[in-house]
Amino acid sequence: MKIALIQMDVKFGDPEFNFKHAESLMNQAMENKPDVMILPEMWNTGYDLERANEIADEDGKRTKDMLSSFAKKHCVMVIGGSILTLHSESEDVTNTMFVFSRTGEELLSYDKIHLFRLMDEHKFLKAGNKIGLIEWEEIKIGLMICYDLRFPQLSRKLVNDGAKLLVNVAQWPTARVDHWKHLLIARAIENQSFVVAVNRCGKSGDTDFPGHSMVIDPLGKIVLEGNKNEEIYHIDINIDDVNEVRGHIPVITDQRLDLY
Ligand SMILES: O=C(O)CCC(=O)C(=O)O
Repeated sequence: MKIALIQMDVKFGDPEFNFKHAESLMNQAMENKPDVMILPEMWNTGYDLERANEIADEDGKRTKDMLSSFAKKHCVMVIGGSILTLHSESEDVTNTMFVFSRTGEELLSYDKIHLFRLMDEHKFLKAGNKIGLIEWEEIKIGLMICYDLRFPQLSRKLVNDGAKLLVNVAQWPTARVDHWKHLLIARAIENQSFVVAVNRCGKSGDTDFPGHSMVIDPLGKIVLEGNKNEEIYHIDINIDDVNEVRGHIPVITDQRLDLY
C-alpha cells in the first residue's frame, strides 16, 4: 500500500489560497503513483474559528467536488484531512474529514468527536457522534483527527472493529511535539497496528507547527519521520505485517472484554 503524506502549510482564513495550494500538492504527490494520499487537519481555513460561519465550506460541497474528481481522475484514494464545514440546514459547523475511493465514491464523512478546548473548538464547533472506520480493498482503516489521538479508547475501539491501519490528521503544535511522537508510537504498539499521521507545518499567529508527520509500524518502530518543512512523504507499507505481529503476541485476542 503506497501512501503519500501531504505535510502542507496552511494559510490562516484563506480558503481560496488553500484550495489551490492543496490541489497543486496533490498533483505533485501523484508523481509517485500512490494508492492513497492524506492531507492534514483543517487545511481549508486553519483555526480561523471566529470567522467559521463565513469561511467554512457549505455542506463540504467545494471540498467534496474537488477531492472526488481528483480521486477518480487519478485512480487514488483520498483521505481528505479535515475541513471546516458549515451544515446549511442546522447551521452547525464541524471539523470534518471526507474520504473518497479510487472511483471518486464518498467512503466517509467523519466529524471530529473530541473537540479541543484549548483552542476553543467547543465554543465554535459541534462534535460528531460517530467514529470513523472504512474498509478499502479489504483493509480496515480507522480515522482520527488530531486531539482524538489522546483517547486510547477510540483507537482500541477502531482496532476491535477490525482496523489494521490507524490514520491521524492534525494541526499539532510544536509546543507539544513530544506528546505527538510518543502518543503515536504508543497507539501503534498497544494496538499492534500501523499508524500514519499527517501534521501541518508552518506558523499561524504565535503558533508554530512542527510538521513531523510520521509512520509507525505495528511493533512501534518509526519508519518515517518528517522534518518541519512543507514536503510530501512517500511510504510503502505491507499491511500483512500486522497479522505477523498480532500472531506473535496476541494482545488483541487476549483482551478481557468481559472485565473492562
Ligand atoms: O492535543 C493536543 O495537544 C493538540 C490537539 C490539537 O491541536 C487539535 O486537536 O487540533
